Formats: sequence, structure tokens, C-alpha cells
Amino acid sequence: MASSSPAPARLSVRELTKIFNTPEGPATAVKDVSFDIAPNTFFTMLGPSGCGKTTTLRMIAGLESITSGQILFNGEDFRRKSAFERNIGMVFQSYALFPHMTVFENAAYGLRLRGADEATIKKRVHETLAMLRLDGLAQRYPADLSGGQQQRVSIGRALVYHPGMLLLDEPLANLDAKLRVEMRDEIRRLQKALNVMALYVTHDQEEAMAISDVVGVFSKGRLMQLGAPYEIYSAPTSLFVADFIGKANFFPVDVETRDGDRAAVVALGGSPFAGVRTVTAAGDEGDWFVKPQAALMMSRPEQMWLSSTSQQLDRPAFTGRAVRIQFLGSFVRYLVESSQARGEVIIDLPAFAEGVSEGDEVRFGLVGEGLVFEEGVR
Ligand SMILES: Nc1ncnc2c1ncn2[C@@H]1O[C@H](COP(=O)(O)OP(=O)(O)OP(=O)(O)O)[C@@H](O)[C@H]1O
Repeated sequence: MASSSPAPARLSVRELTKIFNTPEGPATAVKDVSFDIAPNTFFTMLGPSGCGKTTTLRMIAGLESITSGQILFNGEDFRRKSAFERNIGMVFQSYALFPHMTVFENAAYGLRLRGADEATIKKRVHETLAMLRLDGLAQRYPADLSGGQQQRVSIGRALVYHPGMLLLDEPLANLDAKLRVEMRDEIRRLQKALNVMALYVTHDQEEAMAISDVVGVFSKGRLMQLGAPYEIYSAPTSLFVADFIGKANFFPVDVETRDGDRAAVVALGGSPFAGVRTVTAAGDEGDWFVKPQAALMMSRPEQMWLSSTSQQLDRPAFTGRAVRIQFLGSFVRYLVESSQARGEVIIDLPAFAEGVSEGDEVRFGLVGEGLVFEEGVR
């Protein structure tokens, strides 16, 4: 007979929209958001304040009604289930522990609600507290714990009944920087050990990159891009994502010719570069960059070279002035002012550039191709 173990849970969100009625009239917080998350994935919703990530999470949790769209978990329509029936573990920034209950009772809460017997409760709570290295603190009250310990208890409380999905809304925001890094590694370790899907909300892009299998970048209620951290960093599909994730250098260019996805561009001052065009909105399959057309070319700081003006060059270059040189341990950062760039240029090199001091005129350029975006399309 075939094994009867349930298929691992998959999440599908379809054209999810949330419109709030506010005193100023209807306000769209989430607009046509769709994504598919594979079983056991650590998925992070990332974006600036007010972009709709918390509202999306709350709709999945059943804490917020849905204006339109669909949420399917394991093929089941979540709209037909109450928050309780969705069997979700939830962790909040504020911990939300019960102050009058011990650590043990806080952790036991979800099991009691589900009618578990005392022996099961004892076993599961002890297992969970041990996993979170809280075993010695079971009889303490939340007020007698550090912030990090309180957050561990709230994670334990969410995991103890083996939820189908773990939802975390900025869980580390109240912790100091060092503890945040420790806790994010621990959350990731637990999620992988328990094989549970995690949906995580943060506005901290480094945290999102470090913890996630898949990141969804949100802006103004829309999902702008979904991908592995490496993908959204190295192949952003919009100016917004290019700018929001990591550091980026932008150069105004004219598109001279194009061939499929590739463009030959000319920078201000006449230097020719090669670029890969990246599209953003739907519906731009047709003509793009009717030549010559203004665009922006993007490159990451570690995808740049830099040299002193005394060196002979046989490749296209920008010119500028190195206004600041920072030794940052594993790399050296050059901040360059150039009339050919939009804003200050950041160039990260593995070692000091020969013959370049602060204040010197420099030449610099892209290693390989840049990404070319239509200006203004974000
Ligand atoms: N109950 C509500 N009534 C009216 N508007 C709301 C409500 N909740 C959220 N909003 C609005 O919806 C938009 C999205 O809010 P949401 O909290 O989802 O953003 P967020 O990306 O999680 O931001 P933050 O990181 O600041 O929490 C915002 O403009 C917010 O003001």
C-alpha cells in the first residue's frame, strides 16, 4: 500500500487585494499580489514601511479580511477556514506573551486550546523549550526574561503544536544588532529542522537575504519581484528592486542599438558600454528604447574597476574623483564623484588601487555588462 503521509504543504496566493475603508476614502494596501511557495521554503516579504507586507501576512493568517483574490494552502481555500482552523504559528514583533503565565504555560497555550492531554502537553512543551534552549526557564514569568528570551518563548509558543506554517512579523525588530543576527540564524535552523514553511516580514534587506530561500520585494502594495536572494540582487527586474536591494550605481545612458535583450549604450561623454536590458511592468513586450533613448545603466559596487589616470587604458571608462577611500577589512571601498553618474559612485575592490589617493582624478568602469532600465519605470 502506498504511504499515507500527507503531501508537504504548498502555498498559492492569487491576485490578492486589500482595500481599506479610511476616513479619506478607499485605500488600496495590497494590489493583485500572486505567488507560489514550495513546501518547506523560508519565504520573506521585504519592502519599505507601508508597502503592504504586514497586511498580506495578516490576510494569510486570517487576521484580516480579503477584499478579493485567493489563498490556497495545500490546495485548500483558506477563505473557508477560520484563523484557528488554518493551524498557523504566529510570532509578532511585540512578543505578545501572556504576562501572568509562566514560560511553560505560555508555551502550552496553543496545545491546551487544541485540547491536548496533559502528558502530550508536558512532552511537547519540554521538547520545544529544549530546542530553543529555554529548558531551565520554564517556571519564570515573561517579566523576568531578557528580550531575546521572550522572543524565544513566543517562537516556542508558535511551534509547539506543529503548525502547518510559521508566520513571523518583524520578530527581531526589538532586539539589539548582535542578538538579531544570532536569532535569525536560530530561526532559520529551527525552520529547517522542523521542515515547516515560514513566512517572514521585514524591512531589513540584509536580514531578508541572510535568512531566506525566497524573497518577495514589495512596493506600494505590489509584489515587484520574487526570487532567491542571489537572483534579486544580481538580476533585479525593476529600478525599484535594483535600488532597494544592496548598493547600486546608476549611469544615464542613451540606447544606440539593441539585439533582443541586449543593448549597446553610450554614456554621457561618449563612452560605449554593453548592457542587458531588464524589463519591469507587464505589457512592455513591444517596442522599447526607440533609438536613441534615455535610460539608466546599473552596476553593483563589486562589479566595477578603478584605476589612476596615469595608466593607459584600452577600454571604455568614466572619469571622476575619488573623494573617500575606506578600508573595510575584506575589501576597500572607493566613493567617487562623477558628472557621468547619478549620485555618488561606490566601487568595492579586493585591494587598494595602485596610485590612487583621496582627492585624485580616476578612471573607472563596469566589469562585464550593466543592466539597463527604462528611466522612470519603477
Ligand atoms: N486597518 C487599517 N486601516 C486602514 N489602512 C490600513 C490599515 N492597516 C494598514 N493600512 C494601510 O495599508 C498600507 C499597508 O500597510 P502594511 O502595514 O501592510 O505595510 P507594511 O509594509 O507592513 O509596513 P510596516 O513595515 O510599516 O508595518 C499602509 O498604507 C497602511 O497605512
